[in-house]
Amino acid sequence: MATQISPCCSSSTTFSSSSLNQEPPFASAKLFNFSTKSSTSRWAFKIHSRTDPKNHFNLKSTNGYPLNAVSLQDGAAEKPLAKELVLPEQTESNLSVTVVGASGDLAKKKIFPALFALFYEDCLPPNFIVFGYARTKMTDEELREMISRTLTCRIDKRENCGDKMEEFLQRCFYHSGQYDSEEHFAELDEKLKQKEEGKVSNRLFYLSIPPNIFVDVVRCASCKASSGNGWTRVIVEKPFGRDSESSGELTRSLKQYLAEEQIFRIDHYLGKELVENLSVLRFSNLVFEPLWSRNYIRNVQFIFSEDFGTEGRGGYFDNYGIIRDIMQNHLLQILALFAMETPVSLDAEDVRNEKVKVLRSMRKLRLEDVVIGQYKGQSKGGKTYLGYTEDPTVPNDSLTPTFAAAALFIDNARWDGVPFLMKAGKALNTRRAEIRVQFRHVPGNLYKRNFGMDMDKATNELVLRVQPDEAIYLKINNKVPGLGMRLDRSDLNLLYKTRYSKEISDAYERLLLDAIEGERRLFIRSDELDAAWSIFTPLLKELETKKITPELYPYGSRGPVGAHYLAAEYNVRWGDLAEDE
Ligand SMILES: NC(=O)C1=CN([C@@H]2O[C@H](COP(=O)(O)OP(=O)(O)OC[C@H]3O[C@@H](n4cnc5c(N)ncnc54)[C@H](OP(=O)(O)O)[C@@H]3O)[C@@H](O)[C@H]2O)C=CC1
Ligand SMILES: O=C1O[C@H](COP(=O)(O)O)[C@@H](O)[C@H](O)[C@H]1O
Repeated sequence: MATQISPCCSSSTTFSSSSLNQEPPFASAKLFNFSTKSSTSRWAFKIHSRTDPKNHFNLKSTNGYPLNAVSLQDGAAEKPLAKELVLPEQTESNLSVTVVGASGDLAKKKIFPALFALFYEDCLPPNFIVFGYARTKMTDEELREMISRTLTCRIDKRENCGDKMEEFLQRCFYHSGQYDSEEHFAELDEKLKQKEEGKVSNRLFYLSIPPNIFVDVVRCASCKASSGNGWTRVIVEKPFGRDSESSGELTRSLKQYLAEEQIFRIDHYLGKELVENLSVLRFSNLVFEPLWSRNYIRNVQFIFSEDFGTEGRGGYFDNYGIIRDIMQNHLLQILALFAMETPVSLDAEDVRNEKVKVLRSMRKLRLEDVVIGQYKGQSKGGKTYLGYTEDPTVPNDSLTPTFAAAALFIDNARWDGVPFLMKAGKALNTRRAEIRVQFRHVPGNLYKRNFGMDMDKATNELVLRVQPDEAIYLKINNKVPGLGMRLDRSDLNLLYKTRYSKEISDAYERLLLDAIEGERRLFIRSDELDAAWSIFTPLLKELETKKITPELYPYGSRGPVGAHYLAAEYNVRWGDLAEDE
């Protein structure tokens, strides 16, 4: 279907009219041979050489393909490119990352530090620059000063870190402008061109801004600042709308200016090490995959908790609530990866096809499948913790949930009848994110008298602790050494910090590198997004129209008791609340 082009672009646009008539402005980069995954790989192939120690630029695609692999979608067979095919000018390309909203919290906390970490690890090409863009007036020097306060050296990577930091900062520049001003983006384009010095320019825009200005920025950037001869990609931060309708509208608006393949919808949980490992665990260990179904798994739990409230982000949060903030995206994405069928390959489209199938097989949530809560103030150890509605940026009568628990079902042959429970909350007693898989009872267990009446205590449980202290452990029943026959529960435990000395990369590093490489597997496709919203939208609408009051829970507690009753309805106990958790 032909994409409608917005009339926004004036004739001074950098694109040829033929491309404008057929494709969104950013998509015109496709006319050139540098916009695809294979071209990036080609470029990487030239620079990355195992034999030449000087050529240590080291792009690593997260799909596990060799760097010189070519996607089948690009019409070429999946085989290493012959070195002779590398054109000299391709190694002369320039990469710019423009962080839109550079003065903001996410940019300072995550994006600039992740870019520095990639730079430190030599994962970025030689001609690499960063541009900050925001309304705040700043000079290049002031931006560098701001960024330098947030950069850190890894514990295991301190060598030359100071020099590297300085080198990185010298590659950072700033342009102040309005988000809806084509003129200001044209100025940015001029500055980018100066730095690019006529080389092939590959441009990545990171939208680290509130969602109400996403479309303005994409319009202005696409019309005035996209690459004329390389690729242009845009990373879009959540929230992607607040229900099916608004998400669909956002997608349609973005697609006026961008082709789907240029949009990288980020869910940073997909970049977390343990989430990335989920597929490895399943598909490369014979012991797990045969158990991965209703035949052996009794229930699966996805748990997110934070031990702090909405401090500072109440304004944003109140419009969304915990279901939209955590469940509909982070936890649901993990669920889809957990439950999908084996993809044909690790290619982004194959993986995302399987995720969409799972999401489309899920039952829409109803009010009775959910418990919601909201934290109230609490005094503890001489300290007072404010309740959610006491936050000055939150309305006093807000009914927005800061906690939710839900029971979800996948109506397919593999998972029929298995409850997938989710629990997410702010201002709880602990900070953690984990996946818990509770297995069925052993039929006719020979040792059942050793467990007393409570057979649930004897079931195996596999835990993937996403954070903190990344770990994978399996609870098993074991004989206590001695002459008698006493059993206890023990863990087969893979604790990352004792097994691996390398510090774990931040999720944003992995995802930025993938976007630079054009690897889309860890980004959300628009049909995945539609399917995800359709599970949650009816429930969200009902909660709001019926003005359902959340159950209050004290700041720092384990959350509302309603969550236990919900789990009990499905014969489930929350694994994180068990005595031996
Ligand atoms: N912060 C976080 O931890 C996370 C954030 N996100 C998402 O990332 C994006 C950025 O988040 P964050 O950095 O916290 O956002 P901020 O509120 O810090 O906004 C980023 C920048 O956008 C500009 N801005 C803020 N409000 C407005 C407004 N109403 N109109 C126009 N410009 C505005 C400001 O820059 P200036 O005034 O200089 O133009 C600000 O520095 C959001 O979409 C958020 O949902 C996602 C996950 C986590
Ligand atoms: O997307 C979000 O995630 C953070 C939690 O991320 P983490 O990597 O620190 O676990 C959450 O605090 C925030 O509300 C939400 O928008």
